[in-house]
Order: sequence, then C-alpha cells, then structure tokens
Amino acid sequence: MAVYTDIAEEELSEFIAGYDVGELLSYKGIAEGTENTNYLLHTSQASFILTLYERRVEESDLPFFLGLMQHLAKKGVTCPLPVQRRDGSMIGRVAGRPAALITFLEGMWLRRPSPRHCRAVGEALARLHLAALDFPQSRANALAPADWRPLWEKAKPQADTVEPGLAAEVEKDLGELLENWPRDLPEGIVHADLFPDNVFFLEDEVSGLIDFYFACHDQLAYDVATCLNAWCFEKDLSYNLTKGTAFLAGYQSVRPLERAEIDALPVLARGSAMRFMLTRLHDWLVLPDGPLIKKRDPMEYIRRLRFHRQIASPSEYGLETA
Ligand SMILES: Nc1ncnc2c1ncn2[C@@H]1O[C@H](COP(=O)(O)OP(=O)(O)O)[C@@H](O)[C@H]1O
Ligand SMILES: N[C@@H](CCOP(=O)(O)O)C(=O)O
Repeated sequence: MAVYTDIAEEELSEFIAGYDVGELLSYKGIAEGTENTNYLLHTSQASFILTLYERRVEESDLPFFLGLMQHLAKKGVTCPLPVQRRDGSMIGRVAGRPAALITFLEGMWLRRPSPRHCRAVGEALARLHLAALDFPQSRANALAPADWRPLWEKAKPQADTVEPGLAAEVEKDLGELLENWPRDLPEGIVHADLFPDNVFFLEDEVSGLIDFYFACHDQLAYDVATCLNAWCFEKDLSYNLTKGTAFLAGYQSVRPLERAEIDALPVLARGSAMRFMLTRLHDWLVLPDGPLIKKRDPMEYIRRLRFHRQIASPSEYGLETA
C-alpha cells in the first residue's frame, strides 16, 4: 500500500475550493501504487484522483508530466486529464506537498493479462510513442544508465543479505551494461513504467494509461523492453513467448521496429531489468517498513536479468528476425 501523507478533511475542502469541481462529498486513500500518495475524491460534480507528489518526483518536472497527459489526451491516447485550478494553474499544494487533481478513468488493471491483452498494450505503447513525437517539452531520464551506479552504491553493502553473491553478480552485470548500452536508436518520449498496474482495461480493450511520472526522453525501444519485462513473464518468472510475440506484434502493427532496435532488444531488456531491480533493491533495503508503504521484491528482477543474460538472439523474445 502507498499512502505516505494523510490529509485532514478541512484541509482537503480548502484545497478543493481552489477548483471549479463542486463540493467535496467523500475521499479515501488508495492503497495501490508505489511512488505517490493518491486519494479518490467524490465531489458533487464527478470523481477525481488527487495525487500528492512524494519521493522521486521533482516539483519542477510536474509541468512536463501534466502537459504530456494533456497533449496525449488531445491526440486520442486515453489518459487522465489534469484539472485546472480557478487561477488557471494545474499544480496546487496540500499537506505540504505539491499536488494535482486529475480526472478519474474507468477500468481495472489486470492481474493476469492474456496474450490478447499484451497485444493491445503493444499497440497502445506504439500509439503513445507516435502521439508524443511532437510534444514540445522534454525531460531527461532520471533513472538512465548513468544514474544506476549511484543507486547501486547505496544498496550494494547490504545486497548479499537479499541473496548471497548478489553484490558480485550485479557489479559484473552493471559494468557490462554500461559498456554495451546502445546510443543511436530512435528517440522520443517514453512512458518508462508501463506495467500492468498502469494500464486499465474495460472488457478486454485498453481503456486508459496512467502514471506518467517516470515519462522522459529516451530511446523508444527501451520502453518496449520495459514492457516485455513487465507483461511477458509469468508468476514463476518464466518468459511467456506467446505473450512476447503478441506484445511485439501489437507494437509493430503501429510502429515497426528498426533493425538496430531489434538487435538491441536483449541489452535493453537486461538494462531495464537492472533499472527496476535497483530501485526495488534500494527501497527494500533503505526504506523503513510500514503498513502503508509498498515495497516490491527485487529478486523478481534479478531473475529477469539472469534470463536476458543468456539470450542469444532477439528472436527468442518472439520477433521475426529475417
Ligand atoms: N486517473 C485515474 N483514474 C482512476 N484510478 C486512478 C487514476 N490514477 C490513479 N488511480 C488509482 O491509483 C492507483 C495508484 O496510481 P499510480 O499513479 O500508479 O500511483 P504511483 O505513482 O504511486 O504508483 C492506481 O492503481 C489506481 O487504482
Ligand atoms: N513499476 C515499478 C514501481 C513503480 O510503481 P507504480 O505503482 O508507479 O507502477 C516496479 O514494479 O518496480
């Protein structure tokens, strides 16, 4: 669960008075999520999500995230729309945190996506990439390869408590990844965290994408690699080739991958697994435990790293390489 900040009713009513959204009827903290605090609000007009930005979100990046959502929504990518305050701004402050109100999206995220869902996510990701090509703002990836080592250095001294030998294994992987990281692939805005909990479905159709708070400028195929990791592995951490094939076919039906992107897929998938393993390991070891703090298992991503390390050809992900 992730509700890092409590809000008193009076404080919230005062905050809501800054918007033209009617009277506050009820609100409750949302247990799901990892990075920010979210509340579901019902007002006399509609339902909204109030997000209080916590760790890993810089206030100076909020115009980028919220502007991107507006841009994508205008171009037909269903995502929440930030609500404007009476003074025309989109960013307010509540309980000492920067905060925004966004529209509520119908739908549910899937605990057990099927290959059909994976195909739909591939299509949605490629549409997002194309729709964002003319978004005028930019933001560097704050969790790019250059940022991995500092994160690792904080977790490394305790890494072997998670699994004996982990420190040496990750150290070696990190060195190899930093040395072989591709640099000249097509770039654009990437979501950078399009996990199943950030994609809503209604009756097998994608009904919306949420959580753009890692979005940034990066190599587009890095996003493809992130989704392969997030959508195409089973609970036992085996790779599901049918799901991988469906996801990649869905993506390529909208935006065909270039040869260089295909060739880079194993190293990108390994790098993306490293990125998520590192933030998870850092939080696992460094964040205090608490009933409302969600920690995710770093070993799930170590196992993915091990899988990608032994990939001999991108065709093993379900791609045609002819
Ligand atoms: N626009 C939205 N419409 C409906 N539910 C939302 C919306 N935004 C967030 N949520 C709910 O809040 C949860 C956490 O949101 P998320 O943005 O993923 O948080 P975090 O950034 O902390 O991971 C989601 O799983 C979903 O249940
Ligand atoms: N997807 C990341 C954690 C970020 O959580 P989210 O709730 O914002 O998707 C992970 O699984 O490590």
